[in-house]
Amino acid sequence: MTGTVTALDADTAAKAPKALLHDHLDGGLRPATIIELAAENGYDALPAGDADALGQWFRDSADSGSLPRYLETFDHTLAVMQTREELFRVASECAQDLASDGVVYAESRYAPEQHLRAGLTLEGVVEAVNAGFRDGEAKAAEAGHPIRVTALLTAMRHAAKSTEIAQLAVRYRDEGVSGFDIAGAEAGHPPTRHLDAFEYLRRENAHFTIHAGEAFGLPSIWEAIQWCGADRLGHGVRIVDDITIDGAPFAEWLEGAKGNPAALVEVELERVRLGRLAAYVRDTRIPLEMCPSSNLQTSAALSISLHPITLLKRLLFRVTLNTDNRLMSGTSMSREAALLAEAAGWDLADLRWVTINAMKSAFIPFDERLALINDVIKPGYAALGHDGAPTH
Ligand SMILES: O=c1[nH]cnc2c1ncn2[C@@H]1O[C@H](CO)[C@@H](O)[C@H]1O
Ligand SMILES: [Zn+2]
Repeated sequence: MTGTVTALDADTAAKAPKALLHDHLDGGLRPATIIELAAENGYDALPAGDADALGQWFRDSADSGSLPRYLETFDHTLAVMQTREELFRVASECAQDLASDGVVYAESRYAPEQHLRAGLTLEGVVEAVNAGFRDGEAKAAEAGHPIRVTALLTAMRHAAKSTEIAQLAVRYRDEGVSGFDIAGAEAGHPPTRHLDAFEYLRRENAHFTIHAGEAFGLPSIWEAIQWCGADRLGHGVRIVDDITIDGAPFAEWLEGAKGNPAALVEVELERVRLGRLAAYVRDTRIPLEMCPSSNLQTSAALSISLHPITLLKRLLFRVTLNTDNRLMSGTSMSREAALLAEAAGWDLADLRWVTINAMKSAFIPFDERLALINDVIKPGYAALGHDGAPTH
């Protein structure tokens, strides 16, 4: 490694420009907004009546250890995201909250099919959210924190609407929608069930990511890449199931190293071997949308210090850092970065690297990605004292 090592404290992490590829719109509401919107629309099933207690309830309930139980908490956010006004406000606040945390580019995802209960059409949902993002961008720029936000349209993997949602994503591709995704409970819902949608998108030269390798392992990642043709992997953390250290499967090796929080920072890379799928993912630079705090809550990882992201970063997979659900994890981009700095030795150069990785992997056109890298991200890190020398 060469280049300057600059510490990554919470303040530096907040000031540094960041790019976010994996953030759920319905997982990032302000607790106070949920309470206000629920009071207005008559939703009376909220588990707490004041903002602090409600925020705590989301974090505690999402700490369930299982993805299906984690996902149950979304009932309460979806309940207040059903009208044009509600979606507009939530999207606008999302853009503003990300911007004030120093995010300069974000792809925010949500499933339009989950927002039809008050009579909106799929198109009406997309247009309300887009209008909200434009409003949030304008307010963020006024506040001195410019941000660009695009939408990813998600189809729920247990449902049968994926082709319709893929068509919707193509229809709005020049109006604020940059791609498509599938989400929801992973076990029992392989991505190949949605092959029609993915084939349609490929024929349309459209972009998509797939939640894979979070609650289910290698078969899910393999299908997402080799059958469905995903451009990126949502999470993909279980790719370590195809990695051995000293000949032992990663998880087994980690068991043995549990006592040592620096195990992944210290392990010599010559002792690490990639299987065929892991090598394919690294060789072809498939971006991994990694979300450390979320993975702890669903038991996809043991701790921040032993989260596979640090090993995958050292192995130069195309790692990106993300929030997943800011409300359920009580987190932000700068918090995720600061946690990794504290627990796994990340520095400013690491944050710069994952930020540029994310920007290279974004679904907006190449020239627009390049402009953000050269005009916003690199100067932002230079201003924080990073000399721009490659560290990897
Ligand atoms: O980490 C995750 N894994 C899989 N599905 C998720 C995750 N986070 C949120 N959602 C699901 O995506 C929907 C659309 O945003 C959410 O309603 C939730 O059900
Ligand atoms: Zn997700």
